[in-house]
Amino acid sequence: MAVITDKKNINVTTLNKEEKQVSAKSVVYNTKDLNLWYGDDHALKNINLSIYENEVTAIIGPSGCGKSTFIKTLNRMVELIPVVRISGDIRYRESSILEKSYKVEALRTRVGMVFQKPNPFPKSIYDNIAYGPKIHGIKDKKILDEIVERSLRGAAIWDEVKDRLKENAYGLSGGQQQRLCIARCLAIEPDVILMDEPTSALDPISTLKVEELIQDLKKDYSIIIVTHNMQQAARISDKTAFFLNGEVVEFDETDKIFANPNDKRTEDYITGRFG
Ligand SMILES: Nc1ncnc2c1ncn2[C@@H]1O[C@H](COP(=O)(O)OP(=O)(O)OP(=O)(O)O)[C@@H](O)[C@H]1O
Repeated sequence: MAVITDKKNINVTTLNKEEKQVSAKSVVYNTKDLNLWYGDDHALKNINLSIYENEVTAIIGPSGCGKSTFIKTLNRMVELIPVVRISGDIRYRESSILEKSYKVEALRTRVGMVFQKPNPFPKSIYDNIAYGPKIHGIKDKKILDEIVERSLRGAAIWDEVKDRLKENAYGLSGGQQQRLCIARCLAIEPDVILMDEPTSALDPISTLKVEELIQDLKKDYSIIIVTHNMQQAARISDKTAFFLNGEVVEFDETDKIFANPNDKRTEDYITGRFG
């Protein structure tokens, strides 16, 4: 970075190319003093995190530290649990999504979610993908065909299923079903994709395919992934947040977290000393 003086004799800062790329990234989500309780159980404690556009953000930490709870607050799914109480603020693209007036349906069309276990509908491969767009009022068969093909291509599964679109999705392998679920997510053209341990039920080859897909998807989407797999976080994410007992211990560039963490607890976790 260089500091130069402009015509009015005011110091202005010029950014080098790499800094410009960083500064140009928009914040998609910003949480401020986010707290969540399940009854008396304080599951999230003062979470202050920013999630950036076109990045993969990994959430890591030992079992029960609040990873899934955190990502389920981002689409307000966690509220479906009656005992949940939340305080603080979550901003999604400038809107405070915890406000009563915020339309959660609108959020769900912008934020897709992929779960640990692939959960296709008991329908044909085609109908799995067309389902969301149809609910949003698209009836034209030609447009639906286009969406189905584009989404399946986007999830790198088109070539494997293009000749069996009418077959039941349950006939696909686990890894194919997971990519189908990612395609189903893409069909609604989301802005953000939340992934809760999306490869933990998959074999190593399917895991690799999904990891490659995630890397590819970040060109167009912002991805937040919960993972127990440290190598996976190191391989595919740009930023990593380390959660412990409902708190964020450290949040930084993934390279920094894995090579030179600031906090001893992060180091102990990533080197396998606990968790
Ligand atoms: N539906 C629920 N009702 C009550 N408590 C819950 C519920 N879901 C989670 N919790 C509690 O909240 C805390 C955080 O759980 P959460 O599932 O978010 O952790 P996690 O880090 O995702 O764990 P894991 O890695 O095992 O999936 C835990 O103490 C858990 O028992």
